[in-house]
Amino acid sequence: MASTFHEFANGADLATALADKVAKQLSAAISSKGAASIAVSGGSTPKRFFEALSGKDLDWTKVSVTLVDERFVPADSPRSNHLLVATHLLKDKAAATTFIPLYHEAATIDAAAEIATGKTASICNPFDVAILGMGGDGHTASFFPRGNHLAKALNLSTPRGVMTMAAEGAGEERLTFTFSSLSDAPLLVLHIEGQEKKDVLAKAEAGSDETDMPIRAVLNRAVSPLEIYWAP
Ligand SMILES: O=C(O)[C@H](O)[C@@H](O)[C@H](O)[C@H](O)COP(=O)(O)O
Repeated sequence: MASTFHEFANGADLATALADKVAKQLSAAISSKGAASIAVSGGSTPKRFFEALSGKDLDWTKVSVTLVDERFVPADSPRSNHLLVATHLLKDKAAATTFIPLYHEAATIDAAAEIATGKTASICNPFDVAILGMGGDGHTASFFPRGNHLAKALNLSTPRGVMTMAAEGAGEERLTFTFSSLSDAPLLVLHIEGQEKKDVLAKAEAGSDETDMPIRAVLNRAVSPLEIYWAP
């Protein structure tokens, strides 16, 4: 599906614009169906966007927020994406929202993935908004190059839900939504910042091997149009 490249002068302008766009999408979903859902990414890039979104005036009691992916660590770990979202998004007006974590105490990560799948089944069919990031290796969500379950994760026939991923560049084992869970969000956003990430995007766009750069699945096979938000 096609992508649209939105360039901003700086990260602050991008955060304001993206928060406005997302707030409008969530409010429209609430108006049309009484509820809205959004899956956000972790990492460092989204912090300013989260801060801007947290102050948006919408009926957050009707919104469900979850993560696109999570490191398999508890919420008090400095590596936790849940902690990142709790710190920068789940406050101010957005404090009234419902957050559904992916990490769960369980005997195995596979058991945790099953729990997360069950707890998010009602909000990912489709998400109203999905916000993706991208690593310098061309990963997105926890779709890491040569990840142990990458083929299954990127297969649009894989049922929606949360699955596990292990890969050399991932650090901890990961919990990640499948591509099928994210691909058809009516508002599908890739949020990247800095020249290095712009160069990684250009490299991804110039090739087709998704095992090498999994972001290519999103660029080339997403069901929804992709909105790329970039600032230097
Ligand atoms: O758990 C994670 O790390 C994220 O979900 C991951 O997919 C992230 O979006 C990219 O790694 C970019 O991270 P930065 O924004 O820190 O560059």
